Amino acid sequence: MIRIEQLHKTYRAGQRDIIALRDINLDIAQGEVFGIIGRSGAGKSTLIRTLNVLERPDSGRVLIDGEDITGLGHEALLGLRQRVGMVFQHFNLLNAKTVAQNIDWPLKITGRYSREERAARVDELLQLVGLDAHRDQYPSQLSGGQKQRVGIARALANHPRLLLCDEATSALDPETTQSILRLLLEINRKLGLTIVLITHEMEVIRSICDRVAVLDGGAVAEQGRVVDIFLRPQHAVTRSLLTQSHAWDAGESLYQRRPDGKLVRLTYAGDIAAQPILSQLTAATSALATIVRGTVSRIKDTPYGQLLVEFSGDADALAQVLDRLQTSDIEHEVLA
Ligand SMILES: Nc1ncnc2c1ncn2[C@@H]1O[C@H](COP(=O)(O)OP(=O)(O)OP(=O)(O)O)[C@@H](O)[C@H]1O
Repeated sequence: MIRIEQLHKTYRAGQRDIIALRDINLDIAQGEVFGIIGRSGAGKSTLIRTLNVLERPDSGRVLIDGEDITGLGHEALLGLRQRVGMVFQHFNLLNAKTVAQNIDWPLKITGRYSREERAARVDELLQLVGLDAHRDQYPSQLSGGQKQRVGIARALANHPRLLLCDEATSALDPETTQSILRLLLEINRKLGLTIVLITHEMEVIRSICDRVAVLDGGAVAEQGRVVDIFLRPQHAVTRSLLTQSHAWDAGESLYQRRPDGKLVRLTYAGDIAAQPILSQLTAATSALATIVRGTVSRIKDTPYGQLLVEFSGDADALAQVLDRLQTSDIEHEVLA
């Protein structure tokens, strides 16, 4: 659905050139939730803003459904912005208008719908985002999560094919973040809408994205399925983002190493996450398994586990455990 080809963008700041995007190449499929993550200044905002031409690149192309949008003129841009909705970190609501009027606004400015058609669409959207009871309130009377629901409803008003989310949950507390992420996922599934989001939080990527691109210094450090990037990060910047979110275990811990122990990292995903893997590994040997650290969770719909385990025992028992690991579906790395 979206193809980004060799995108470059440089800003001029006084005498200095700041390269914001370097040779970005990405393909985003219809109906997927695609995440772009990176540290502050990595180029996330610049990249997402090129997808609705709030920012024009110096070179390269952005194709949406085969159409190059980078050179679109004023009229064509207005059409594009109806097909591409955007949700903002600080909501950008009109404070002097009610919830219903905020959602109505993008419908009104197209001049395409009758008053009745607009009212029906506003009702539909209020229901979709769960704000029926708040239709006549003003933004100042709403919580952050409710404001973002208005922002989402407004972005969906003109039936866009693509929804861009610019740090949509960064201003919200963790519980509200989860409820907004659930809403985005529901919209993605119900409407088949493609969602591209930028974030600096791995939790957001883990909860709802199918694929992710990690940006570093304006370039794509790595990209792929979230489950692969999470469990087998290749780039230092990805590891550091994962460590900050406590989702990836760097291996430091308080544990006291046993002289006959081997420290092993186990990674597994899918149905195996519900199985007694440690018991199975040590069954019928005299080896003991001590969990040093671990995570058992989900990446979107995929259950996974990542455990740091010390196996201890005599040489025979340890060899048997490692043998069993070799023939299992568990990835393992002997760390010490
Ligand atoms: N209008 C501008 N003029 C000059 N430099 C800019 C401008 N906008 C962004 N930059 C610079 O371009 C680089 C990328 O910025 P961008 O805002 O895209 O990064 P980001 O990953 O979204 O960061 P953050 O998470 O802090 O919002 C940064 O070095 C930034 O300082």
